[in-house]
Formats: sequence, structure tokens, C-alpha cells
Amino acid sequence: MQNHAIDIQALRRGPLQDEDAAPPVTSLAVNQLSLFYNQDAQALYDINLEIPKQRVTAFIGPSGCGKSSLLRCINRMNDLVDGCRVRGQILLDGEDIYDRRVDVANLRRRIGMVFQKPNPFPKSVYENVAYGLRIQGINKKRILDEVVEKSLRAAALWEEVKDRLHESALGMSGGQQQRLVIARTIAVEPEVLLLDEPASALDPISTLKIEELIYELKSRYTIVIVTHNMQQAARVSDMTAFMYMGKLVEFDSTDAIFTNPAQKQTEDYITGRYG
Ligand SMILES: Nc1ncnc2c1ncn2[C@@H]1O[C@H](COP(=O)(O)OP(=O)(O)OP(=O)(O)O)[C@@H](O)[C@H]1O
Repeated sequence: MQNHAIDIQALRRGPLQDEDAAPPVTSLAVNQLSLFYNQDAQALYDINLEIPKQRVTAFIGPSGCGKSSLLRCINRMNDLVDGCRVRGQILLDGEDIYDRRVDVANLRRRIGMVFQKPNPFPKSVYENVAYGLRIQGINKKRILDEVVEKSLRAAALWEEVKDRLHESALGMSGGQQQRLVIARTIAVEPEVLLLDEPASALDPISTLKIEELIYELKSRYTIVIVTHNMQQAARVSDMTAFMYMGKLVEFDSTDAIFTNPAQKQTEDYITGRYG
């Protein structure tokens, strides 16, 4: 295909995955998922996709196509919206997350979420990261110290904040706050990280740091990212789902989506013809 808006080879950091890397294992299986915000307003139509473990999957598509709605289904955030109804299934490691017996608080610990606008608590850096453990009744200083340091290191923030752990998180830059929120999310050892436009409120340097962090974190987590930014999807993701008007148009490796899409709608979108 000619005339791409995006030169994927120039954007990618390296091969999609090591030649000898193990084949991907499914983390989340979305089966025939539909979502209704009220009786008539259907936002998602029969979505089917398999999200692999230890890979980054991006949801792309024009505004209003349902990317965030689909992301929010994955940790049942839509349960909090009045009148919202979901039909179909999402399996996490083979278990239906919509099963009546599922403990939703525990599910949201296993499937952490980071939003567009950094939302640290008005507490110290340390207490932000320790928060999820304290909720679980873990208050031993030695354990908390260890988890706080480990999580801040994993979020590539330790060096910047190790001397001000007990200062307010609200005094940090937006990019630092977003990495702190990621540290807070990974402190409780989730299996999946959902990122809803995590860098769209940040400057280019902070955005780059978040993208590098995503790249580092994928060896340990299943990562799903919603992004408006196609270059970002091409840079950070292994798999890309293109959505349009509540439907999944195409789901494939990011290389295939950006260099050889099967659907005309996908091609039109990635070449900038609409959206
Ligand atoms: N809480 C809600 N109540 C009612 N309708 C909603 C709600 N949230 C989203 N919608 C509708 O669902 C559809 C999909 O919205 P959604 O935010 O999931 O799309 P999106 O692709 O993430 O859009 P954007 O890129 O603009 O964030 C839209 O028509 C939107 O108006």
C-alpha cells in the first residue's frame, strides 16, 4: 500500500517481538460483547477479540467510536454508569468477569486503570503508592517501604522522587504524577493495565517517558491502551484494534494494521482520510 500517513518502520523501536519469543497467550477474551448506555443507545456491537498477555494492545478509531467504552468494560467501570447494560462475555484467564460471583473490587485490583488526567490522591508520594496495600490491611513499614520503592522504580520515577517521598504528590509535574499513578496501580500487582489516553494531557517529553515506561512494563503485564494518536499506537503497541461506530472493524498486529490493513475503512483512517 502506498501513501501512508504513518511510516511505521521509522516509528518502531525494534522488532515487534523477539524471533524466539514464546507465542502470545490470551489474557482477555472478549466474546460477542455489546454495550447499551440506556435502552436505545447502543455503544458497542458484538465485539470479539483476544488480547494477548505481555503485549501492548491499542484501541484506535475516531472520536465516539467506543474505544473508552470497551476499555471500561474490561474492569467493569461501566457498572458505575446508571442504566448501562452489557451483553456478552469477557474472560480473564478463562473466567467470566461478569459472572455474578465475581468480587468487583478484587477484579479492579487485578485489572488496574490509568486515566487521561493524572489523578494522584492529595497525599504524599509514599502514601499514594502504599494506598492499595493499606486498603488490604497491610501496614508493616518494612513491607510498605519495599513495595513503594519497587513500584516507583518500575514506574521509572524512583530517582526523581526518592528524596521527597513524604512531600505532597500534588507538587509534582503532570508527567511525574502520571508515572506516580502508574506506580500506585502496579503496587497491588495487577495482571492487566488499562491506559485510557495516558499521555494526552502531557508535554512531548513526559509523553515519551510514558511510552518508554509502557515498553518496559509489557514484559510483566497485559497492557491495553486507548489512544487518539496513531503515531503513538504505532510506536507502543504490538496489536491494534481499529473501531468505527461501536464496531470492531479490524484487529491484527500493529504492523499489519499500519502497513497492510485488510479493510478499506482501516486504510482510510490510518492514511488520514477521515477521523
Ligand atoms: N456515560 C455515558 N452515557 C451515555 N453515553 C455515553 C457515555 N459514555 C459514552 N457514551 C456514548 O458512547 C459512544 C462511545 O463513546 P466512547 O467515549 O466510548 O468513545 P471513544 O471512541 O472513546 O471517544 P473519544 O475518542 O472521543 O474519547 C458515544 O456515542 C458516547 O456519546
